[in-house]
Amino acid sequence: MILEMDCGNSFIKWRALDAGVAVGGGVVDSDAALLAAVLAVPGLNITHCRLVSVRSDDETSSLVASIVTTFGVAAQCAQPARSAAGVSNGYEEFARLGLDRWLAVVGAFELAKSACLVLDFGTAVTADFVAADGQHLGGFICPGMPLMRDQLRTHTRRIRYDDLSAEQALLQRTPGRTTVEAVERGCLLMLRGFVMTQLELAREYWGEDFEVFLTGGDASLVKDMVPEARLVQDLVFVGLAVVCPLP
Ligand SMILES: Nc1ncnc2c1ncn2[C@@H]1O[C@H](COP(=O)(O)OP(=O)(O)OP(=O)(O)O)[C@@H](O)[C@H]1O
Ligand SMILES: CC(C)(CO)[C@@H](O)C(=O)NCCC(=O)O
Ligand SMILES: [K+]
Repeated sequence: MILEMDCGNSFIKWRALDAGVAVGGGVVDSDAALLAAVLAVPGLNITHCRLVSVRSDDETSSLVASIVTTFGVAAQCAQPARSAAGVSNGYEEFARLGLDRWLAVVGAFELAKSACLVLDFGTAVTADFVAADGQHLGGFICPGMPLMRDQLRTHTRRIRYDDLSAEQALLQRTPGRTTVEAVERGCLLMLRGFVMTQLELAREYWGEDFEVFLTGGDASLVKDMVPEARLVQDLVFVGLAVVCPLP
């Protein structure tokens, strides 16, 4: 059984695979919750563990230590690389490219073998461009929905609302007639405007000859804009398997 983890800034996404079949998985918000969730997998028998983290080195080491103690296996961490599986990292300093972005790009190119635009809608929203020859051209980073709404709530006195009304406000896109509608729909339009701009840039580069990959918790908010896009929620895990193959 393989334990895989994607440690993002807000959540840890994890899954357990037995002979390639998912036997457990989920989203948790702390190391303790992760260990508890994994321990609850029926017939748990972890033989290998691999992970990617965009957290600090201290946080990542601490999680790796808990895994060794709890499950008695070493955890292999994805490392920065100048190139992997036919993809060349486009950053001036390759180690500065977020490892989740790197793995998503490697995963997308593995699946597409063509030019691709990779869009990730997590805590941050990221766009990455890979040419048909595997050259990563770089990308863009901006705040995701959680950060946009939290900034507005934090830096204004009169914007306050609960999660349930936020969810309901997003069911329509007409101009908001309440604060929650105005803010949620405004942030949604920022997100969708970002997607439109990335698509325009990709078309400038490649015409219609590219694939779009969507991933991350909020990908469903833009999916209708790119019906031909591939929604691959485990894209980072696809890349993780490529760069950390089993021994
Ligand atoms: N308390 C929760 N329990 C389970 N799932 C949650 C919880 N809160 C949010 N989620 C879901 O977890 C997923 C988080 O994925 P997301 O890609 O946004 O990760 P993140 O860690 O916030 O961001 P990133 O990896 O970009 O830093 C989303 O699908 C979200 O809806
Ligand atoms: C942009 C995030 C936060 C997205 O999860 C992550 O990829 C990251 O911390 N990146 C480092 C900065 C960079 O990619 O240039
Ligand atoms: K992510």
